[in-house]
Formats: sequence, C-alpha cells, structure tokens
Amino acid sequence: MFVTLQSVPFILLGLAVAYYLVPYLQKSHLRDIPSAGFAAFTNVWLLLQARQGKKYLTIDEAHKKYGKLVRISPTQVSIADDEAILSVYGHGNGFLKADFYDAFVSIRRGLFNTRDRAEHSRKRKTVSHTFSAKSIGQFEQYIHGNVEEFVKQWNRLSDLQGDPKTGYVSLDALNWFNYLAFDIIGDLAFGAPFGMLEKGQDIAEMRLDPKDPPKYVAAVEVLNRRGEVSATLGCMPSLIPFAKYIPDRFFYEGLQAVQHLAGIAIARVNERLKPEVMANNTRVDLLARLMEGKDENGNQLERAELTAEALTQLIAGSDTTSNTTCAILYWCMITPHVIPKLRKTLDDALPKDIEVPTHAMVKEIPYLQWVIWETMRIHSTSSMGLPREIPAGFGPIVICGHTFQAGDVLSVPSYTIHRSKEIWGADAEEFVPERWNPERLTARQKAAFIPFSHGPRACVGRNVAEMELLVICATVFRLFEFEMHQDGPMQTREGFLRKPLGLQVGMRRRRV
Ligand code: HEM
Repeated sequence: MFVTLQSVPFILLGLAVAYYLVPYLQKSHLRDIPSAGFAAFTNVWLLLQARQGKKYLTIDEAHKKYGKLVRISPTQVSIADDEAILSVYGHGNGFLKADFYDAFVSIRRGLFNTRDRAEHSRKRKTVSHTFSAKSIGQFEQYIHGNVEEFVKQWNRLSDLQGDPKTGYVSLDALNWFNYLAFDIIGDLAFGAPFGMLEKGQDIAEMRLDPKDPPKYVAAVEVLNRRGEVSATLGCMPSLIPFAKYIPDRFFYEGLQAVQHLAGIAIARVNERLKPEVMANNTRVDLLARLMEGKDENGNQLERAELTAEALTQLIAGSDTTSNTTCAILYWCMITPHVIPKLRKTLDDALPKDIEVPTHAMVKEIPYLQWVIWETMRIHSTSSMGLPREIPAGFGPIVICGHTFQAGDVLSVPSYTIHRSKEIWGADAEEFVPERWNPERLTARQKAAFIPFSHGPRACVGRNVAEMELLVICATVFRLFEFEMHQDGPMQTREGFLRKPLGLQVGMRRRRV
C-alpha cells in the first residue's frame, strides 16, 4: 500500500480522531452520562479548567445544567449526590486514589499520595495514633506558643503603625494567617517554627541535598505554585514527563516549586536530625513520632521516607488551616451581627486575664464551633471532587442508579454538595452559623458535610486542624477589631485547595 504525500494529513487526522474516539467507545457504559464540554473525549477539557484555577466552579455549573451525574473526562464521572459519599469514599468499598495523585509525588510517595492500599495502611498506622484526640494534647504547646507570637506581632503593628485617627493598620490578613500556620507546622513537623511571624515575611531555608549550602525561598508561594501545577497535571498524568517542555511558565515554575518544597523539608529534617540536636531532644513533635514509626520489617523509617512524611505534613497541614482561617475572617466580616455575637460569646466563656486560651477553654463553645463549620461549608477549602478509581476485580457497582465498572474514576464535588439547596435549604448560599444548632441540623446535612473528606483517606490531621482553628479564632476575634479595606468579594483560585488570593483589612487592638 502506497502512502502519498497528500494522504498524510488525512491519516494524521484519522489517527487523532481514533486517539480520542477509542477511549470514548471503550467506556460505552458511560455514554448516557452528559459530558461537560468535550470532556468525554479527552482529559484536555479537565486540564484546561484546572489550569484556569476554577475547575470546581465549572463542574458546579455543569451539574446545575446537566444534573447529578456529569462526565468530566473520558474515565471520570462527577456525582453531585450526597448518597454517593459513602459509596465512593467509605471504608471497605475498595476504591483507590486515582492516578491524579501521581502528580503530587516528590522525594517519594507519602501518606497523602500513596495509592496502594497495603502501603497506605502501613503508613497510616504509623501516624494515626499520633493524631488521635488523646495524643494531640502534647502538640498544643507548639500551637499556643506561635499564636502568642502572632498576638505580639499584631499588637506591635496596631500600636506602631495604626492610623492616628482610627487606629487601624491596613494589612493582608491572609499573609499573617499563612505565617502563623507555617510557623505552627514547622514547629510540629520539623522541630522549630520557620520564623515567619517574627520576620513578618514569607521565607524558609531550602537545600535540594542535605550537603548543599542553604538557599532561601518564599515557602507560601512555592506551596501555592506546587499545588496548582500538580492539580493541573493530575488531570492528565501522561503529561507529567513532558511538562517541563510546555511553553507556559506556569508549568516550568510549578515544577521548580515541587523541587523547592522538597528542599524545604530536606533542610529542616537535616537540621532536626543533627546528632547535637538529637542528643538534647526533649520535643514531642510530629517528627519525633514519625521516627518511632517502623516499616513492615520492623525497621525505623529511613531518611528519604521520613523526609517525605514530614513534607506531607508540611503540605497538608499548613495552607489548609491558613486558607480556612482567612475565609472565616472574611465571612464573619461580611455578615452583620456575627462578630459582635461571637465576641460576646467568647467574653462570657473565657477568663478576662487570658489572651490566648487553651484548647480545653474553647472546645465547648458552640457558637465559635458553628462559625468555623459554617465557613468550612460555604467556603470549602477542599472544593474539588477527590478522584477515586474502581480497581480491577471490583464492580460492576451501581451508584445513584448508574452502573460503573473497574477503571472508572468517580468523585463527589465538595463545593457543590456544600452549597446544594436540596441538602441545606433555600439559604444554602448564605452564611448562617445558626444552622449548626443541633435542634436545627438534620442527619442528612451532618452526613453531607465533608470538609475533611470521608473514610480511610479522610484527613488524618483533623483533630490538630480543629484545635488550631478554635484557638486561633477565639484569640483573633476577642483581641482585635477589623474593617474591610478591599472592594468586592474575596477572590479565590483553586489549586489542590480553594485558596483566597488575599484579604485586605484594617486591624487594631480591641477598644470596646
Ligand atoms: C482546615 C484544615 C484542613 C482541611 C480542610 C483538611 C482537609 C483534608 C482533606 C479533604 C483530605 C483528603 C485529601 C484527599 O483525599 O485527597 C486531607 C488529607 C490529609 N490531611 Fe488534612 N486538612 C486540614 C488540616 C490538616 C492538618 C493540620 C494536617 C496535619 C498536621 C493534615 C494532614 C493530612 C494528611 C496527612 C492527609 C492524607 C491522609 C491520607 O491519605 O491518609 N491536614 N485533609
């Protein structure tokens, strides 16, 4: 058979069509599910949404248009139905994290991005007791110390830089919540805070190799870039080896960020494991606990695995908390009556001479808890549907009236579920902390609240996160006053998380 020059374009076109049609036809059982744009034919659609930082929103809009089931890639179906939460994320269903998570691996796989079930169970066993409600008490001292430093810095700013007339100093609250969250996790996971609060600056030491001389990078920025590029490449993992050749700075800088972030963990673990530091160690932090962990042969974790796990905690436990704290301040500020009510509740509950309360003092204050939960619902720091694959040997399985097969990837979109009028009522788009009153909250709402996900891969740090949020919010709203210094709503961008881009406020020491 002869191939003429004129026929080459047609052959290429035919190959391209086949490339997209074959996966589509192979998944014939998904053909009756409406496709968002051209998503049924190629992952490029999902990749483009992620690249623009608004995947959760496009998927939310697609659900509003097409209903509860929407195909968002040749293999992935988004299910906006709270009934699917148990089936997709529950214990014992056998689903695994999808190849999306391959884009998050650096150094080596850690607890968050391990996809193999047995490996995950082993890793999770090593850390889960450390995060139990009983054990986290020993971490409180590190949280407390950093919140005290935060208060010192805000008092100083208010005293020295406040407007002479109003007393308010203008600042980006997100920056300060980031400094606080990074210093806390630095203290918890690496043995010392990064010193961001003290310097009022986003800065961390980084070494790509323990023997390298130190370099300094902006850790928050590095984490943001890394989250965005990984969440984008995760939509098309086959692109990962070629990502550095894509002529878009987003990918180049993102990949550099992945390395720099690993470098931050390498530098800090290196510091913490120095013989002179270890010899005098009295700390009961996360790294100490990880060092007690054993592998399947009873050996202690080797340096690379230890570093990967410490890096996992740094990534998972830093901007999750700061983005949530920033969203809490925003929603409280734009909703009249919430701050006065919260402040009165805190004044009534806490001793006057205490600036930073203990966890025990704040964990039973319902209105404080409701404000936090309501923000986690309406803001949804983790907004995307976390993708889970039905492994070989499983299925067919019926979810929401549709039959799925091994190899299908399913996800339940948190943002859409958290704002569903069917679940939360007509005021689902409003910030109403009172909806968490147990007399009002329904069993369905309770089960549909998934800010920490659900099942065996749910947030292992939830207890620490809740302790941090309670102590930080009780402190911030009781000691400081705010006025809005920005026009329009708080802008956000989605990487792995839904992150505020900033919150410009006036802050001063409390006067009344
Ligand atoms: C408000 C704060 C937080 C939120 C909203 C949050 C949310 C989540 C979510 C949704 C997941 C599931 C991710 C997935 O399936 O892909 C997760 C996993 C995880 N989180 Fe958190 N998290 C928070 C704070 C923390 C903290 C403070 C730590 C540690 C100190 C932490 C450590 C982890 C780890 C290690 C995982 C992976 C667990 C596994 O796969 O077994 N998180 N988190």
